[in-house]
Amino acid sequence: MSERSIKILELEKKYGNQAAVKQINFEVRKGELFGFLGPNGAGKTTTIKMMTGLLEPTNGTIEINGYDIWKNPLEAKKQIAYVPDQPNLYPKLTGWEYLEFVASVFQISSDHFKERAEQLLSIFGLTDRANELIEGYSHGMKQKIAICGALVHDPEILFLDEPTVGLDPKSARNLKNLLREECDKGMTVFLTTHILEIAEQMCDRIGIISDGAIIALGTMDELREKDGRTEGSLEEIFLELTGSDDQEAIIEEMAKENQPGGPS
Ligand SMILES: Nc1ncnc2c1ncn2[C@@H]1O[C@H](COP(=O)(O)OP(=O)(O)OP(=O)(O)O)[C@@H](O)[C@H]1O
Repeated sequence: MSERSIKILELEKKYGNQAAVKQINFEVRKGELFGFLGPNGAGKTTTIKMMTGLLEPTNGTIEINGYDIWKNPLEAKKQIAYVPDQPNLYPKLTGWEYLEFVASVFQISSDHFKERAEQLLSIFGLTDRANELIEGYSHGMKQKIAICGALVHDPEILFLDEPTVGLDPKSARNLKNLLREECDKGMTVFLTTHILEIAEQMCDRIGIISDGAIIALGTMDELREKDGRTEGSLEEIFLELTGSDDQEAIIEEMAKENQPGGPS
């Protein structure tokens, strides 16, 4: 079995009496692109925040490359980068200055920084905007510069919360290709998404959380097997496992809206 990057053991988070995450267990291997899915309020953000050291678990442990994120936070945090769904950036820095700032925190050599920063800015179409203040960036541009900042120091493990929200189709495709390449070179990626097609196309393994508990974990083939199928899309499996009749109704409504003559 290949090297382990992340190990989650009996992880639990309670808000007051309410358990948002209920004693979950799973592992992510080095170089794996792992997708974490679940309905609204299932516990995805709570889990990712505990994994990145931003939210203290009520119980359980999280090991990042063998370091406990709560007992050995400095070593563990050197291994990771995290892009939340609403990135917190420095509005008075330019995009380039922000990347320089990240590189200085992680003590990246200036030659390596320049090459990597230029490459990332070009992938996301930000080269011509790199000298403008971040406060003037659109939502999607902010998302993209945050992703560039996460990748500029080549983390061992990258956490992304809803990374494609706000990205145009070309940027989303470039991100998908880039993450696949980085994983093939050994980076581990843990991402949450509501876009099931993205998870299906990109991820090596998928974990589905519902009401705080992991209800499915595996490759697409393993998820189909669990659901008693030989074929079928992740959307079908997800809706069946999570019992999300509401989502089926939403999809039907959206399909109607996109038909000629449908509601505008
Ligand atoms: N600070 C908080 N205080 C109390 N309850 C919280 C808090 N943060 C989250 N919760 C609750 O914990 C549960 C899990 O929330 P979480 O944000 O982790 O879900 P999620 O899967 O990321 O949802 P979404 O897909 O809607 O972003 C929800 O019931 C939510 O209301």
